[in-house]
Amino acid sequence: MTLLPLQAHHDQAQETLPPEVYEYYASGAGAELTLQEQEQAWARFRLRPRVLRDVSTVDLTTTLLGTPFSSPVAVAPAAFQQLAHPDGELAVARAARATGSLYVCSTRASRPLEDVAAAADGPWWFQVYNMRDRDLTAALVRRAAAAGARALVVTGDTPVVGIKRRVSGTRISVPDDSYLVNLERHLAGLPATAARAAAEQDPSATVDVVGWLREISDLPVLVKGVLRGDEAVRCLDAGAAGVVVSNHGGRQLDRAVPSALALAEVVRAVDGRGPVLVDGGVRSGLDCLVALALGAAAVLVGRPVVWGLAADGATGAAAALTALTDDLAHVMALTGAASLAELDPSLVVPPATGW
Ligand SMILES: Cc1cc2nc3c(=O)[nH]c(=O)nc-3n(C[C@H](O)[C@H](O)[C@H](O)COP(=O)(O)O)c2cc1C
Ligand SMILES: CC(C)CC(=O)C(=O)O
Repeated sequence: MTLLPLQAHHDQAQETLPPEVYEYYASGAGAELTLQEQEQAWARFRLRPRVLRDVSTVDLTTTLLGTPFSSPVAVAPAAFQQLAHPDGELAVARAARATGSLYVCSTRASRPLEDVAAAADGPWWFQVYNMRDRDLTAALVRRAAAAGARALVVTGDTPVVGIKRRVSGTRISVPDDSYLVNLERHLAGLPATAARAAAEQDPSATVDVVGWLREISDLPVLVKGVLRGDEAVRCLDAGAAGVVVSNHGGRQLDRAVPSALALAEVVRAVDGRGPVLVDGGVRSGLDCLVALALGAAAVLVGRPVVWGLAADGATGAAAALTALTDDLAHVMALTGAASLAELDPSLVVPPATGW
C-alpha cells in the first residue's frame, strides 16, 4: 500500500502536470506487467518480529562506500526533472541534502551538473549512460568527478530504450535545451539531431565499461539493473564496487522479475563483496524494511520523489523522503529493531512459491 503523503503527491502531479509528461514519468514498458507486479511483490513477504527490545530510539544512520547518511532511503536517478518542476534536479538535490539522503544524478539531468552538485552540497553519485560517443561519456564523467561525485552508477539495463506504449502515441519530445543542457558544450556545434544521436546509449557496450569508467574517473563504479546473482558476480569480477538490483522501474524489459524477488539471490551471490542497493516499487516503510532485511544496503525511490517534486518542488521531494524514512522507523520499532544492523533475513518470510 502506498503511504498517504506519497499518494497525495501522485494525485496532485497527475492533476497538474501536462498529461504527456505525467505519462512519461508514470509509464512502464510493454504491457506494464513488471510495473504492476513490482509494487505488489514487496507486500508478498511476511514478517517475523522480535519482542521486548528497547526501541525507544530507532537509528537509521548508515554508511555507503565510506560515506555516512542519515537514512538508507535514497533518490534514484530519474531523467529530465525540469519537466516536473522548473527547479528540476536542483530541487531534488536540495531535498536529499535536507534529509541526509544519497542523491543519484542522472546522465539525462536537465540542469547543469555543476549547479546540481552545488545544490547537493554534500555526497552525491552520478548515473552514467554509456553513450555512442565515448568521448562525450568521458567528458561528462570527468565533469561529474570534478564536481564532487563520489561514485558512478552505470546503468546496464538500457542498451536500447524500452517502448512505453502509453506514451508512444503522444511521445513527449524533451526540448533540446533540457536534453542537451549537459552535452552541447562537448559536441562542438553539432546540429541538435546529430547531437542527440551521439548521446544515445551504446548498445555494443559490455561489462568492460566498468574498468574504463574506473580508469577515467578514479571513482568506485556500481552497476544498476542487475537481477541475477551470476550477473552481479560478473560485474564485481569486472571491478564493480557494488550493484543496484533494479528493472528500471518496469520501464525496460517487461516481464522482468520484480526487484523484490531478485534481491535475495543477488545478496547471496555478492556475499559481502560490495553493497547491494535496490529500487523498484518501494512505496512504504514496510517495503523498505523488507528490502533492508533481505540485505539491501540502501533503497532507492524513483517516482515518489518525482511526484513530490511536481507537487511542491524541493519541499515536496523532501516530504516524500521524510515520509518513507519516518514510516521505516515506525515499522522497525514494531519489528523490534533499533538499528539497521538489527535487520536480517530471519525477520522475513518469503512468498511460498517463487512467483
Ligand atoms: C521518469 C523516470 C526517468 C528515469 N530515468 C532514469 C535515468 O536517467 N537513469 C537510470 O538509470 N534510471 C532511470 N530511471 C529508473 C530509476 O532510476 C529507478 O530504477 C526506478 O524509477 C525505480 O522504480 P520506482 O520509480 O518504482 O521507484 C528512471 C525512472 C523514471 C520513472
Ligand atoms: C532517456 C531515457 C533512457 C531515460 C530513462 O532512463 C527513462 O526514461 O527511464
